[in-house]
Amino acid sequence: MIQQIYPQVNHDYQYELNKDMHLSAAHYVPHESAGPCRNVHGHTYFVNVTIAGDTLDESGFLVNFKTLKNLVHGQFDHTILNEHALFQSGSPEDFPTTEVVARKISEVIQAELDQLPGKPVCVQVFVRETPTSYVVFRPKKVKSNG
Ligand SMILES: Nc1nc2c(c(=O)[nH]1)N=C([C@H](O)[C@H](O)COP(=O)(O)OP(=O)(O)OP(=O)(O)O)CN2
Ligand SMILES: [Zn+2]
Repeated sequence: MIQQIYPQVNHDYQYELNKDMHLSAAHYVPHESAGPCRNVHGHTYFVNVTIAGDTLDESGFLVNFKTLKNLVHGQFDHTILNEHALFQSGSPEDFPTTEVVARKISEVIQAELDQLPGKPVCVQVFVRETPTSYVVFRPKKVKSNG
């Protein structure tokens, strides 16, 4: 069981859910400035995603916890992150650093949430790469046209 205190995120939604996951994956950072991280190596990543919204679905869910696990653990566990299309553009914005992994997870989840009638939002993704290193990604709020 994963037990950790995560940073809080401010929002005005009534419901907030959090899902913890862990996954084993290999990666490398494809730039000479990354030092030893240029070499393929592995981590057990600990991920926490925070979803918020005001409207529950017919099951009483904001979003099914299992949907979140499938999107993250199901896609990345026991893989080489660099081999995913998400991380292959060659731009530093798409290198599989902790920062980018957190942002990509947020984007993948939000794309799924956008299909749900209640339109929940992913407000925070926490990714711990090592016992001493983690990143928190919070998407900027999308401005509405109304
Ligand atoms: N801003 C970032 N810096 C580093 C990243 C990253 O993704 N974003 N990644 C790495 C390496 O991939 C490495 O896996 C993690 O580095 P580090 O925290 O230095 O790992 P250590 O276990 O050696 O940490 P210590 O606290 O020194 O034991 C590097 N930097
Ligand atoms: Zn690493």
